[in-house]
Amino acid sequence: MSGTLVLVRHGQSEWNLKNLFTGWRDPGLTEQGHAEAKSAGEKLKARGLKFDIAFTSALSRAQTTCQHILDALGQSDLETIRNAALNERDYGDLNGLNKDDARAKWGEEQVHIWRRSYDTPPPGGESLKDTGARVWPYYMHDMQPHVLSGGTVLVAAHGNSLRALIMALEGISGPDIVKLELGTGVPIVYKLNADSTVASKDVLA
Ligand SMILES: O=C(O)[C@H](O)COP(=O)(O)O
Repeated sequence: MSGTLVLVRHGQSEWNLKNLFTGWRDPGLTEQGHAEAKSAGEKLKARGLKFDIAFTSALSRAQTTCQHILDALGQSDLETIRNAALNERDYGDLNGLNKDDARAKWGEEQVHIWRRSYDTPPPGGESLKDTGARVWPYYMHDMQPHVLSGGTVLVAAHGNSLRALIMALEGISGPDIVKLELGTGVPIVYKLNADSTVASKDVLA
């Protein structure tokens, strides 16, 4: 057994609440989103977890979530690395559009393919595969070494950057990744084996 990797999607954002495609846009958390992030921190505290390092994206909803978690753990000043490699997928031309309006315009099935498929990008944006092409090397080079040396690592990021990471961690196929949905502010605690495979997974819903 080696270390622990905790993945958390940010709490509810202003644009999640308004049902808008967000991508690389940078809205803040709603009141509910702040509460979800604080509650994620309390759940991790109840598990007795302490982090050695934290990673988050270049977007404020993930950074604020990360800070709430560290504050709850009494680790407000922990080294925290911000990197755009962990940003949400770029939703391209869909950024800022209402998700129901998009379904009315392009059809339920097409919009679902853009949101959940592995390799079909939304117009002008990134597919999950494209997102993985920046998330996976960043994980391998910057995050995984901390876990494999026995560390406990927090990653506060986004629905699709984390879906891409989970796909690689768990060896999920392109067809199967369509079904994976991540709740806002729900920590997923992985223990990794020394060979980097997953030893255990706990979803703190
Ligand atoms: O960027 C967004 O709109 C959301 O954070 C994630 O959207 P999705 O549920 O369509 O992947």
